[in-house]
Amino acid sequence: MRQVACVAQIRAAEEAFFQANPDVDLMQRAAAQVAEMADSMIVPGGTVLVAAGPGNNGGDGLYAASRLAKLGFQVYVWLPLNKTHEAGLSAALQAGSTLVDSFDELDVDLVIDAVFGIGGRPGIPANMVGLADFVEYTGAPVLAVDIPSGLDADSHRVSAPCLPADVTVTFGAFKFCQVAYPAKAKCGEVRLPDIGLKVPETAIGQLDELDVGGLWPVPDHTSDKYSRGVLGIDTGSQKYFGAALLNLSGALHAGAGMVRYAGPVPKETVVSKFSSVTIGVGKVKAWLVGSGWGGPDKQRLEKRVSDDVPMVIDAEAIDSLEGLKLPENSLLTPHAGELARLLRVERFEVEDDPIGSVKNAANKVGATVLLKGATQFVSDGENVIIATEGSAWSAQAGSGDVLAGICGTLLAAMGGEYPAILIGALGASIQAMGGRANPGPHTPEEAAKAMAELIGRLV
Ligand SMILES: NC(=O)C1=CN([C@@H]2O[C@H](COP(=O)(O)OP(=O)(O)OC[C@H]3O[C@@H](n4cnc5c(N)ncnc54)[C@H](OP(=O)(O)O)[C@@H]3O)[C@@H](O)[C@H]2O)[C@@H](O)CC1
Ligand SMILES: [K+]
Repeated sequence: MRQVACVAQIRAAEEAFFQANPDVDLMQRAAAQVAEMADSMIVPGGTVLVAAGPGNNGGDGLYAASRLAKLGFQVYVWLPLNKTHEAGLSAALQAGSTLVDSFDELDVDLVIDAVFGIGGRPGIPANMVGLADFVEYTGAPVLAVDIPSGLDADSHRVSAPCLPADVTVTFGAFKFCQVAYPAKAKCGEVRLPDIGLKVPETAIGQLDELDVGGLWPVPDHTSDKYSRGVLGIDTGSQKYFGAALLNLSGALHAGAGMVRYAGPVPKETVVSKFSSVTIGVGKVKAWLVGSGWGGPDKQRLEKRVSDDVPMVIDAEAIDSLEGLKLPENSLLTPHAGELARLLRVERFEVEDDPIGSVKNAANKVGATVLLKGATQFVSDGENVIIATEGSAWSAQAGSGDVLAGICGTLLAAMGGEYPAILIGALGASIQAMGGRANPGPHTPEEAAKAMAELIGRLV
């Protein structure tokens, strides 16, 4: 799991590191990693422009400039503010870098953005907007030191101009701006080399592809349809057949041992699409409810709650929760609008504070909450796991129904053993990875099939 830390946690870790290692120059370690990455991005002897700010982020960039100049690169240093990191600047100049007061005439192979790091306030000075224009015009790649200047490390918002990067080399732990959209889109590929800075475990993590492969439930020779997990699905309505069929598609392509369909979609319709589905109620390890109900229905929900097995609560079932105690290890799968209704706030408030919102909702309902969207957050009220990044192609009607089906299968297979926070993050991540492995416009059913193939290759 990737650790995500806020600025205060990084600063505390840095402080602890300096106490324990008074003789280690962390900035030199950071600079060495930046220089190594720059070296891998351009041809030998190429031209690098280092934009350096007044603080330690500037220091990292200037010491990297010094290393690159020693390696034979043509290095130019530009200082957008009239303050600088003095020791770093003299090292860069001594090593043969050239100080410039404008970059317009330069033929640059790489720009290193070492203007603001975790000490940055949102936004960049006006002359740096000129650098952003220069980069866009020349197509020169940008390597950001720690975070792209102009972003707020602790926020997913892009509230002011910034300098977007192609690659970001960050230190200690991933920052929130690097894992959640829209800020994430400004960071490019994010690398976290080890400079020895250890950040204690934080309450926010992100699943990576290795975690997904390691966690996915794989059958063995002792498995049968019951041990792999029986999922009950009570979704869909006379008006909304499709949602139930999409749930089934997600559940079956995620590897359900057995699915019982207990909703109002006619048997012929279900079986003509998915002939392995058993129609009617029976013993289940988990329930999936809510998708395509067409409106809240407390009675329908209560009936399934009474089985006391973990549940995936989707769509209109989320609007039917008032006064109900959900079974242990249940998972809600709202989008921002549904979460806003649950919390009785406006949608933009959820979008502004997704972490606070999923946590509040989880505490309010007493269940785990998976907030769907471009970045997917899962919380048990205390911890937050961010799902692996997906493909924008999957932002379409029906994806959420497929996801609910995937989560249902996982809850039936693993709900007795693993917490719903991990199960929700695993479901959202596998769907995302399936989308990335098969980019382009696909129907949600086709995407579910491609995901099944990916699972086979992954485990
Ligand atoms: N911690 C670690 O693990 C390690 C940390 N390391 C590095 O240190 C970096 C943090 O350094 P840092 O604390 O000196 O802050 P930094 O980002 O350089 O900026 C502060 C300066 O910028 C200015 N300023 C800010 N925003 C502005 C704006 N919008 N417009 C104009 N000015 C603005 C601000 O001005 P002031 O607030 O004083 O007015 C101040 O002068 C970190 O990101 C990493 O690269 C590595 O060396 C090793 C491992
Ligand atoms: K930077």
